[in-house]
Amino acid sequence: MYKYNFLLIYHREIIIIWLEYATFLNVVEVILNKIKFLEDKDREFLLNSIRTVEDFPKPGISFKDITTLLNNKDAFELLMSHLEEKYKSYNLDYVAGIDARGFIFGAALATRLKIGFVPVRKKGKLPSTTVCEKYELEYGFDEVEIHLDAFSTTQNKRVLLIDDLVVSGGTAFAAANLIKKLEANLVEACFIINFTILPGKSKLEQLVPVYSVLEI
Ligand SMILES: O=P(O)(O)OC[C@H]1O[C@H](OP(=O)(O)OP(=O)(O)O)[C@H](O)[C@@H]1O
Ligand SMILES: Nc1ncnc2[nH]cnc12
Repeated sequence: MYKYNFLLIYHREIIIIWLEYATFLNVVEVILNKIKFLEDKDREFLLNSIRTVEDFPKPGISFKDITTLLNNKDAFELLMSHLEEKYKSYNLDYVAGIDARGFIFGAALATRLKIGFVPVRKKGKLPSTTVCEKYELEYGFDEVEIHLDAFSTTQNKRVLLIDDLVVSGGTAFAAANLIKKLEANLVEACFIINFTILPGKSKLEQLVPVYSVLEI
């Protein structure tokens, strides 16, 4: 009986400490969930941080300019924390980013996940032996290539492909084919923006699971 006397004396303090601890745990849980699953207002915030420039680079093109997201530190941090939370359990070996805007998000994510980054470059930029794939753009044609030894010598390395946006899906389709040619395990393709007006995402889904943060 004597040894439980402190419970009687300090019961108010104990209840207060317990309530504060429960509130703290609740706050931590809310923060973690917020990072993992973007709320509508976060998506809205990210969408609003991207500038639209009409008729660039050609008349009729509604250009989504992600530089305004990048120079907004809160938007960039929100996006990268979300991607880190999502992909940290995927057990990835590499993030492969598509030239040029995919390099920004891909390299930032790779360092957060503490894994390697592989550039999928436009033709003629990589110095060592490459494999190459041609594709059609929303406005023209291009070719991408990747170093033959990009994913080290062992097969089945777990790779995430990333780019800023998927429109026709041509660029990402070519990049995905390159990664598969190198016998790596392409786990998912990730885009910051999916243009829902074109079937690029669903075309790509025939090849690999696709995740897009924002739908336009
Ligand atoms: O789904 P798609 O129709 O293939 O289009 C999407 C691609 O187009 C853009 O790159 P772009 O070729 O304009 O090159 P850049 O990043 O060097 O500007 C964008 O960054 C994607 O890579
Ligand atoms: N509409 C668009 N905005 C930004 N980048 C693009 N690449 C291809 N189409 C694009």
